[in-house]
Amino acid sequence: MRVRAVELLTLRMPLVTPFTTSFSTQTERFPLLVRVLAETDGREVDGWGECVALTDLVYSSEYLDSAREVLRRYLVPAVFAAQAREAVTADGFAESVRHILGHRMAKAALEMALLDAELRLAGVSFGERLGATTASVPSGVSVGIHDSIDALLGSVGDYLDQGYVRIKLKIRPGWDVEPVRAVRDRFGDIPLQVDANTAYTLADAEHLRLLDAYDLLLIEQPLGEDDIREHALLARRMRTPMCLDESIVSTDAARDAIERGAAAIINIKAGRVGGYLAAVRIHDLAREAGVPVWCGGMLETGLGRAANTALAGLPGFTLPGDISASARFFAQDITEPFVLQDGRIRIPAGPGLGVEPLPDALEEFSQHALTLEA
Ligand SMILES: O=C(O)CCC(=O)N[C@@H](C(=O)O)c1ccccc1
Repeated sequence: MRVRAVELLTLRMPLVTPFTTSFSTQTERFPLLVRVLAETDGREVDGWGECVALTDLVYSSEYLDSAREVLRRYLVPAVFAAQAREAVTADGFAESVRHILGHRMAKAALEMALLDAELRLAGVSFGERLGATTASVPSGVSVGIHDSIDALLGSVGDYLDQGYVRIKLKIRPGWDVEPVRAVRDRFGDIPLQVDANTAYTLADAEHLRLLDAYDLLLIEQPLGEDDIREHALLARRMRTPMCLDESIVSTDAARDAIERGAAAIINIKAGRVGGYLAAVRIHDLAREAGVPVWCGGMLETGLGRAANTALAGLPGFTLPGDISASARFFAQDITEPFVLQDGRIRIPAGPGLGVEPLPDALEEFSQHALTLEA
């Protein structure tokens, strides 16, 4: 496969409702799309990738502008340089950019686009390539921090009515035990978990132990990204299984967290770990260690959502992921919308991602485009 050009597209998409976590309130999403214009034996194809970096430095050390700049200045030129020597492959991409330190989300987006192009040319689906063993995946939903307990219960009730099979509540100091207790009192023993996005410290251990009374599936990333030792200490003091998100930035980090008892469960996000191929390696390693994994979400468009459903179809993904319907975040997605059917989302079966951007939607939401020629 030869890459003729790469386009970096920044979109601006309004969220249907504000989404508040321990670190921010978002009312719109600015997806960064990577479009690889590739050809082989005279057949041309567009491969699509989505970078999950947020616009601000609140979730990780990458952000929208850093990702776009690293793609423009380093990663795309590295692909052009590499293909002067030998054919470019998604499998070889990570190695070919290893010398460019960090910037996993930027790398993941370009690798995803290369993989999509390859698979479309080969007529192979993402699910098939990654090793999905099912045709649809159970759909969990992430519920933000609300202004009141009543408002939260209204949202949770709506999501349960829509068929979501698992509820994840965002928590932070001052909004944790009370909302969990209220949801349990109102809705009984539904599958329920919490996500703190690093908002606590080990000094909060006694308070966090109060959550053990509510039979949660897991508590996600209560402490800092680098706090592997502290998460292991907290895990020994809580009954609720410890799950890591921000800390798991690579296969090595996953192995380290598991061996040190800091992660009984892992949230896998392809963007955070450097791509879908690295995500599969973490899945394999966790499965080997008997550690359940689930697929996290970063408010992706239908492109990222398609790739996430394929990843969540692997056998070690035994817990419902944050793979909700497009309508959970967007009134209009840039692809055909993903819809909830009996609590599940179907894995697109077509070549590559199996979905592609709708031209009108791209037109409507595009903010900025940059084309790099080989
Ligand atoms: O369903 C989704 O796509 C969102 C899932 C979700 O809550 N993601 C969280 C997270 O920390 O995991 C998040 C990511 C990015 C921005 C805000 C929140």
